[in-house]
Amino acid sequence: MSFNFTNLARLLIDDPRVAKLRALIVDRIQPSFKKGLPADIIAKGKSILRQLNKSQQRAVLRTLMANDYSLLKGFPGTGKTSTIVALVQLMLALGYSVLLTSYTHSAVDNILLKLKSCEVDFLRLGKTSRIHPDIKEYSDERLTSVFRDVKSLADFYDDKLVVATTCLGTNHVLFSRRIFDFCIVDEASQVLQPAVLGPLFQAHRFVLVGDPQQLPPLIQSSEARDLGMGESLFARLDSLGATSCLTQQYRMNGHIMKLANLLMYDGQLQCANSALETATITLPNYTNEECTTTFPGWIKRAASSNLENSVVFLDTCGCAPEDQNSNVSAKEASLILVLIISFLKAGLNIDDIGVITPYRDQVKYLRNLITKNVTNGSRVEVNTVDQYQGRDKSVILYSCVRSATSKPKNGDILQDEHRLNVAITRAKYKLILIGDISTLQNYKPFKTLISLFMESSQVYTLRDGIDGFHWSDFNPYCN
Ligand SMILES: Nc1ncnc2c1ncn2[C@@H]1O[C@H](COP(=O)(O)OP(=O)(O)OP(=O)(O)O)[C@@H](O)[C@H]1O
Repeated sequence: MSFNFTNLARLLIDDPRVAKLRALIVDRIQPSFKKGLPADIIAKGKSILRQLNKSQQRAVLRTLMANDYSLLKGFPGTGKTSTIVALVQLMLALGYSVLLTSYTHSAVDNILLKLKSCEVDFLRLGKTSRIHPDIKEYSDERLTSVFRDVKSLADFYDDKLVVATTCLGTNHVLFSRRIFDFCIVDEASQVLQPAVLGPLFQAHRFVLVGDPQQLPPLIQSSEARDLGMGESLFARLDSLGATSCLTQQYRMNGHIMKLANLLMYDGQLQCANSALETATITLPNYTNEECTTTFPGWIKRAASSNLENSVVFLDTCGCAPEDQNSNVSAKEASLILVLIISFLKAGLNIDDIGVITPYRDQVKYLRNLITKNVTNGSRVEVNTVDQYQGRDKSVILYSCVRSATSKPKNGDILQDEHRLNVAITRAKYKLILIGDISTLQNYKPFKTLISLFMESSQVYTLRDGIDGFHWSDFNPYCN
């Protein structure tokens, strides 16, 4: 909190660089861009730019032409991370110093892992214990332990062209002596405005990377939310003049992408190639006798690798009533367990399965259930949407939990279309939602989504005695 207050106070300082920042972000003066590209950008960046698609190339070049700032909006799976990596390489080739930041440690390290594989040198600030094991060798705590005098320490901090840390990590002593040519902020649509100021004070130009349609800053206080605290600087500065947009995605097949387009992207999200459009999961044992004879009809349909079954809604039809005050659904959890066991039997790799649920209590319950009943079950990643941002799995199973409540609870997480958007866009080839449709239709984002499932006949009702489904089969897994 004191970091945020300090940043707000710094924004009032009487200094030309801070005055410019104030004009850009408080008065929202439009950013300006150089008219042409310096010839050396193309010459020096040819091999780097070749790895990018056209819109990524345009975004990178526009960032380099910015006099003040630019925004890079990347829909899910459109290669924001890959674009940032290319941008850093190009900035280095042009001799610029770069401050690379993000909201979370994992997002910072995600980029650094890729930079490391491209043999780019950098310095990672922050507690070594919070840093990814493969990045620890770049940690300043480790690297500076050998210095015995102030001069060598100062030289070391001054020399590194790429310095990386979280937004909150920009209170490090290094920042009292350095201003970078560029600052890149990843996950910028998730950062509180006062927190994002920290890195921005430390650079002449900045680029914010994010997607305001994914997770916004997390605000606990409803009063603060109502007063606008949830607006990120990315959302505040997003404009046609400032923003480059990445719309070609490399993650989801066409059916899953269609859901995201309906819910959030208004048809703008596109598959990067036709192979991706029709990609499905591979289940090598699905047609073996062990599966064909033991899988009841409802599992055969839900787990099928047919393209048209890429998105499936399993409607519990109000038969899984739960305590209205609880955020756990034992019945949905047992359905998920049975689906996981079936996918594994059909030959899916355990690391390709992900489970998402909006509620932490359900995460805990599911982890316990899966670890107890599946060999190596701890390898099935079960998490809330927030923990899944930035990553994907071939198959995503989503447990909605709420059931038997006729009216949506005020402020219920299920009303949050951004969270639902992130959840569905984690799936590459198969997405199974499990929930009670009559309850979920009371939540606006679900209502929109369910209409598409219905339109494509991908809602399967789970009723006792139909399609080999019996609730009693799940009793052993429900306490
Ligand atoms: N130009 C490209 N050509 C081929 N593959 C690409 C290209 N750009 C990105 N990819 C691939 O697309 C996938 C998604 O990229 P990345 O993780 O950078 O997306 P993202 O925008 O950060 O996703 P999210 O918003 O969900 O965090 C990766 O497997 C990456 O290798």
